[in-house]
Amino acid sequence: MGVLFSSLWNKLFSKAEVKIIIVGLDNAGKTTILYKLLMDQVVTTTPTIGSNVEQVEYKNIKFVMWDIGGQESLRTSWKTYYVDTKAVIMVIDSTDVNRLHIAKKELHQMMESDQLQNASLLVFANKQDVKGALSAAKISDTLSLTSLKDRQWHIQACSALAGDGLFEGLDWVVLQISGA
Ligand SMILES: Nc1nc2c(ncn2[C@@H]2O[C@H](COP(=O)(O)OP(=O)(O)OP(=O)(O)O)[C@@H](O)[C@H]2O)c(=O)[nH]1
Ligand SMILES: [Mg+2]
Repeated sequence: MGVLFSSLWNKLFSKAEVKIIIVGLDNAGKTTILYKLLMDQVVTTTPTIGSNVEQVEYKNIKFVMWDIGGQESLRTSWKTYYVDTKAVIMVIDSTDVNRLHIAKKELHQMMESDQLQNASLLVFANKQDVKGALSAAKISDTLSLTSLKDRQWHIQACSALAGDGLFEGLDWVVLQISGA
């Protein structure tokens, strides 16, 4: 009974950490998004080697966000970050039309991992401020998101540079977490 009560107490009142991983091809805007969410600033970035991790508190939830380097040679290491992940944020450079098929392959491969079976998927269609950027609907089609079975997913158009769409995307993650 005591254990039951304490687990209920924890569920209701403590801020458990919610782990999120941010993945996507190099240059997609992952690091820019992480620091825009954290500090409301556009920071100058260099390509991430390894990862950055930050705690972002939003709507009374303590998110631990892992921003993982997206260069080709680093992608095999993504799986070492999967354990306990509650949500995956896949960032797409909506202007990088020629590499969308690579992003698609990486995404579908990742979603097959046992460790991510219960993770929600938020896709950010980033760089919408750039003229000619593909729409979120077009990116959703190209990535075949509807073919992902038994997966809660959502695509959100955004611009990390302008700050548009980022918290709307995070709101969807919050809904998934609270509904779980
Ligand atoms: N125009 C525009 N540029 C952006 C946006 N988001 C990021 N960028 C730029 O895209 C470039 C790459 O951004 P990063 O955040 O370093 O990309 P990354 O996904 O972390 O890349 P890796 O660490 O190599 O995996 C930088 O020059 C950013 O300023 C955006 O919304 N609009
Ligand atoms: Mg980076």
